[in-house]
Parts: sequence; structure tokens; C-alpha cells
Amino acid sequence: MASSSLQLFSLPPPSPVQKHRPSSSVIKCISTSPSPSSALSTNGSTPLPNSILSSPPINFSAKYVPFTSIATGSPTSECYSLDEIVYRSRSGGLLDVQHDMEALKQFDGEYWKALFDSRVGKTTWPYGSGVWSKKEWVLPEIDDDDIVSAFEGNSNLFWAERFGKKFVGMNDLWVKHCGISHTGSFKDLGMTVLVSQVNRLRKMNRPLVGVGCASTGDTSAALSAYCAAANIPSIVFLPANKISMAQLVQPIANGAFVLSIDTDFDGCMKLIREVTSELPIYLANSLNSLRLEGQKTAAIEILQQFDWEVPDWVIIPGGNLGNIYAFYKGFKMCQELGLVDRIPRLVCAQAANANPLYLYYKSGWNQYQPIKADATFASAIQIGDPVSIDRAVYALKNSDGIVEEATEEELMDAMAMADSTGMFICPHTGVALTALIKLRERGIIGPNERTVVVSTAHGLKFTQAKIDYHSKNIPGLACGLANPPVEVKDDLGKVMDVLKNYLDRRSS
Ligand SMILES: Cc1ncc(COP(=O)(O)O)c(C=O)c1O
Ligand SMILES: N[C@@H](CCOP(=O)(O)O)C(=O)O
Repeated sequence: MASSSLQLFSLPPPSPVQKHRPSSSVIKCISTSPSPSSALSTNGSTPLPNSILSSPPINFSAKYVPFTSIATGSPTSECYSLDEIVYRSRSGGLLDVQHDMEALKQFDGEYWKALFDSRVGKTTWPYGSGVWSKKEWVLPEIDDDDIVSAFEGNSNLFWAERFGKKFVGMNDLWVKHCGISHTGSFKDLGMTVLVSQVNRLRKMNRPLVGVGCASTGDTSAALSAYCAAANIPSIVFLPANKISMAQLVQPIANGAFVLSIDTDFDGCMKLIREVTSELPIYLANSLNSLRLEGQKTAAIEILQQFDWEVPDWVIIPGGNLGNIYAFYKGFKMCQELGLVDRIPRLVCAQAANANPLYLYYKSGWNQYQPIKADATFASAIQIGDPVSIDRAVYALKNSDGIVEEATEEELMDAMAMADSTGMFICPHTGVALTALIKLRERGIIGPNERTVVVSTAHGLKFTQAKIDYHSKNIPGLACGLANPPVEVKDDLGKVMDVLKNYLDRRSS
């Protein structure tokens, strides 16, 4: 993964390498936007590629600010360099990465679209990654050589024609396959950013002995793979017997230090927060707002794949609730920077067995309580005390959003329906499809409204759930779409009988 000097783009990246890095723990919140004389002014029009080539460089930048200042729109003097190791604001609240929007606004929406489009499908380091093709909006100040990437992103936006027509009477239904990725889930999008930043910090001689996370399977898989690629130790806390075999073997194979702990995800999360506050281990869960900077690029990518047309709805399964906010942030940035003129309505879909956000929504946003989450086939979202609850509520309120839930039977049936149309989705995507089915039944989503369902992990991570379903081996579930194999003796007559029977049933 050598850095390339080839210029394959018609538009080169406008951001130069930042030479001076702040070192104090709380940096002064002064604007780092370029002075008008050094900035490229677009004068309301799209600059020609050549004018950008010869224009003075712009120093884009980003910093941590308390999430409350974003949510309330109130100015704050509290901010931190992204080179600081900080996950919480002074008052203990969430942080957010705030970009220098004034600097980004020096370029109009057409410029950004052309730049991002010019990078798709290229191999030039690091812009061939779907995340790093948006580097100026993600981690603008990192050196390309510090980036740890598996060229994640650029995932298939799949036209779910047959599922749409057969099951929900829709012709404009799409599935964003974020799980068709390096480690098989959308977590790669955030982890490339977080591990790249850790790589940078270690090169700056910050005393970080490793990176740690609590996980229901996918975060740990992504963390261990990216850390292994960069030769950084990774430590993962997993709830014992609550994740799939395929997920468990990922960090083991990638050489992570794996702790299988006799608790649930929320218990592991509590432990890793305590451990990372005591030891120089960097926290890799989405409590760390860096992760969401990578995850938000999936939203930008959806717009890009629709040629910058905005879908009406985007449905996302929710657990620790970072991703719903990441999508909101990606869409909102595109609106604020003039790439699109509106954002989609967001739907967050939860398993009924792990539904604290759904219950909060149903109370009219009046009563929130973390819960003890029960076992669910959507095991990666078995979370009762989501760290990003405030981010999720903000995203939903500001996108005219909705929260739905899916029972075990509903989510497994929805997964089987999707698989029967040629997909091979995970149970979490089954949760999102259940939300779609319910919103179509209630007429909230119209037949012609363009809708994107976000598929968050690869179905191959959850084969046991599918085997149990198709074997009708799940107590209490009808498994109505089960398709078990037929056992036949080694005898042509018997094989022909079975086949004829099958073909008769198909044609009747
Ligand atoms: C496969 C899968 N889908 C959905 C989610 C939910 O994402 P979030 O925790 O950001 O809400 C997770 C992780 O929590 C996941 O691993
Ligand atoms: N599903 C997640 C749960 C942790 O979420 P995170 O986004 O906060 O890391 C996992 O796969 O571990």
C-alpha cells in the first residue's frame, strides 16, 4: 500500500499536508479557515480543474466539540484537537467532530461532486477508498502515509427489484450493501478512520499501547483487521456466547487479544470504558466520534450513486446508535455544502428484544430508560444502553424520522423473503426490512417513494441463524419460508419422484 505519486484524477485533492500539529490538550478554538487571499474563491461558479491545480492550497481542519453545542446550536469555547485522546466533553457528554465549514464552503457543491466523482474506481492512494475519496470531509489533516485502509466503501447500491415488487409493491427500492466489505460489515468505514488516527498518534510518539473495544462481533472484526494491517495491538471484549462463530473467529485470526466475558454487550462496554480511562488503550467504539466520520461517507455515497438525487427514505438498523447519526451527518453535510437541497427521512429499526430507542420514540420522546436487552437473532444489535442515544434522537428529530421495531419472527421472515429474491442478508437487515414492510402497510412510505434499506453486515456471518430457520429448528417460530433440503436415497426412481412432485407444486 505504497503512497502513489500518480495523478489519476482530473481534480487533485485541494488539501495539502498539514505541517504543524497542535500539542496542547485543549486547543484554542480559533478559526483555521484560510484567509480570503490564500483561498480559492469560486465566485459562485464551479472552478475548472486546471484552476484548482494551480490554486493556492487550503488548510481544511476539524476538531472535537461537545455534541450539545451542535445539538443546541450554541457556541462553545470547549474544543480539542483530533490529536488529543479524549472521548467525552468536560461535562461528561458526547463529543462530535466539527469541520471548518467556512473553509469547505470556499468550494461550491458542484466542485465537491466533481471531485468525489473523479475519485470513484481509482487505485491512487488513498482516494480509491470510498471513505478517503471524501478525505477533506473526514480527516482533512492526516498524512496520506498514515492512513490504514483496505479500500473500504464504494459498496453496491442494489436495486431490490424483485423484493420490492413482490413483497412491498415498490419499484424504487434499493439496498445499500455496506456489509459487502473487507471484514463483512459497515464498521470498516469507521475503523479505517480511527485506526489511521491511532497510527498517526503512535508515529507522534503518543504512549498508546493498543486499541480496544467492546463488541457484538462486527466492531471487533474491523478493529482487529485494521490494527493487524498496521501492526498495532488490538484488545477486544466480547460477551461470551452472544456472537456468531464467524464473528468470533475474525479477531482471533487477526491476532487480537480476545476476552470472552461473562456478561452482555452493555457490560463489556462499561468495562472497556473503565479500562481505557485507566490504561493507554485507545477506545474504538462509536462513543469515539472519529468512527462516525468514516461511517457518514456511506450516506454521501448513496447520494453519489443516485447521481446526487436525494432518496425519500433511508432505513437503518440501530443498536449502539452511532450509525443513524453518522448517516444524518453525511446527508446534512451534503445539504449544507450545496451538493443537494434536502435530506431523506430517516427510519431507525430496532429488534423488539432490544428496543430502548423505540420505547423512547413511542413515549413521544418523553421517557427514556436503558433496558436489559434480550437475546435476538439480530445479535449485533442486542444492546440495551446505547451510548449514542442523544445523537440518534437528534438525527431522528431533524430528519422527520421514525423508529420501528421487529419481533424475532418478523425479522427472520423478512430475512428469508429477501434471501428468496437473491440477496443473502444478515438478520439486522431483516429488522430494517420489517420496518419497511410495516411502514408500507400503514401507507407511511408510498409505493413510488425512493427508499434505501441499509444492509449492515454480510449474511455469511449469520449462517447458523439461517440454518436454524430453514431447518424449522426455532422454538416458538413458524419459520414460514423455510426451505429445508430433501433427503433422498441413491435411486433414480426416488429422485425422479421427488423432482416431479416439486415441479408439479411449482407449476400449480
Ligand atoms: C450488523 C450490525 N447492524 C447494525 C448495527 C447497529 O449500528 P449502531 O450500533 O451504530 O446503531 C450494528 C452494531 O451495532 C451491527 O453490527
Ligand atoms: N454492533 C457493534 C456494537 C458496538 O457498536 P459501536 O459502533 O459502538 O462499536 C459491534 O459489532 O460490536
